[in-house]
Amino acid sequence: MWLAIALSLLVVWLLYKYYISVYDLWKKRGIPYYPSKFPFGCSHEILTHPRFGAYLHDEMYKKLAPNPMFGLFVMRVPMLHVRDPELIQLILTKEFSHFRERMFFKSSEKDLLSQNLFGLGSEKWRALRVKLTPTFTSGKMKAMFPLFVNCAEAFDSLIISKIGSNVDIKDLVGRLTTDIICCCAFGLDINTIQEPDHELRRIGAQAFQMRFIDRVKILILQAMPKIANKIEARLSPKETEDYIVKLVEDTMEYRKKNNIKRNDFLDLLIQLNNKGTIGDDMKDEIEEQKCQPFELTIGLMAAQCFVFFIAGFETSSSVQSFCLYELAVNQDIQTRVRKEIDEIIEKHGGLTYQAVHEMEYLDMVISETMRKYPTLPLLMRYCTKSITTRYGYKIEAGDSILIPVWSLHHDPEYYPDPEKFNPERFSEQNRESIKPYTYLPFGEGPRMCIGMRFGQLQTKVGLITLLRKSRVEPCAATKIPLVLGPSPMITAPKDPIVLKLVPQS
Ligand code: HEM
Repeated sequence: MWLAIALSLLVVWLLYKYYISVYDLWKKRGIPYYPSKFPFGCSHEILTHPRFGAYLHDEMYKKLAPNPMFGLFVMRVPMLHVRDPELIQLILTKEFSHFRERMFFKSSEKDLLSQNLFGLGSEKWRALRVKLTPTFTSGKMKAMFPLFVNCAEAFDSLIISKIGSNVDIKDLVGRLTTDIICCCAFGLDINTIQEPDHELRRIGAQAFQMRFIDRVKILILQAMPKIANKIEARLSPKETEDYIVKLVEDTMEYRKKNNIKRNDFLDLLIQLNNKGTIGDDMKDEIEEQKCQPFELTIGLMAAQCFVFFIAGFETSSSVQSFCLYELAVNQDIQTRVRKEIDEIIEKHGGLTYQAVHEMEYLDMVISETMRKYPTLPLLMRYCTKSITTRYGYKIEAGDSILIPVWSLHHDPEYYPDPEKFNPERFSEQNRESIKPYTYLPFGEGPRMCIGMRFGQLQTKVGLITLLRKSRVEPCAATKIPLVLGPSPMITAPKDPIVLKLVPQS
């Protein structure tokens, strides 16, 4: 028996030694690093998430300043935290060909919805990105604008019915956002303004809620991608996948049968699907990236629809909610923005595309909201071709990179008095002095947000509609100061933001 115990202990000790054997990697490579402890690496917080995830990275950002980059471990997975704006520019833009991928782990191909533009590896990503980009040109946005206005008119009556009450502001603006994205991207009139319990709203709300089990899954995917593929770890529930695939199939079938053309995102996907393969007309790109043309299956189409819905819904409604919170606690800014909205709408005789573009102060207020509350607090990239930086540090193929957007946006060196909500930072004059690559609410470079114009427009339309009808004020249920929730992926409040809608005189 003693022998069995001794052997077991030896095995445990060997496993432990194997586990921690990687922790001297950064020292060996001569890169400054944040110390690691068994078994979590940089901190137990990457699994337990007791607070907003970006705070941990912000602590490391401050502790390891002024190093342009440093290494850390998430469990056993090495990562490089890059804080120098010039290095960030190199990664996101200048030397993008070394950093085409975002994910350091690959989810199972059987997890259909994870095969979307956000998560795809470089080969399929490039061909799809080129093909889908035309959906979001300013011409397309202008053509879609009447659809935005139709949804906003329905939203108007909802706001009027809520005046005098305390409302969960994200729930409120999320209904308009869901309707706009479903209508403009997929031609679906789901009307969540009147039917708030639509299945798509539940899916949208669930997509960014990370349960403990989801965090464990992601850690397994990170640490043991081969095993994860074998056990087919999935990031989205099978029921959601079935629902979205059926929705896309049914909508395509309906359009075919009734010969409907809407010139929207789904039409573009249908055209690509009819052609069969993607990328066979992109000779240069295909050669440069050595990628093969591929078939656009229903699963791949559903995955793109899913990411457009999720990315469009969550981001815009969260920017609007944070913005309305700041306007509620900064009434002078709210008065000024409303004055601009009223004057410009009067000048144009209604809510037009041109009118929205003339609202400069509204744009400054939204830019400041996205500085203080960037939807993605960290950007990720994955190095596929080694490169030596001007500091002499080598970034090697296989290195995962974290870009600390939250910390850059809250760094007093770039934004003095960073906790102050100050839209003047984004006035025409001041905007020019913002250091490049320290303001990244939509990311940067070829892999930046594809839906930026759409997101900005729906955020503006939502805010304009609400602020024209009502003033937002803090109420007894408003948590001041606002506390951020523990999500590691997105910036979200811990508790719902509750504000009072009062009549606009
Ligand atoms: C205010 C609204 C929005 C914000 C703040 C936002 C933010 C972001 C950010 C930070 C990224 C990562 C960029 C990078 O890694 O460099 C991203 C990527 C992406 N976003 Fe958005 N987004 C918004 C709206 C939208 C909308 C409306 C859509 C779709 C209709 C969308 C679709 C996507 C997609 C597909 C990607 C992945 C792009 C790629 O890898 O090629 N986003 N977004």
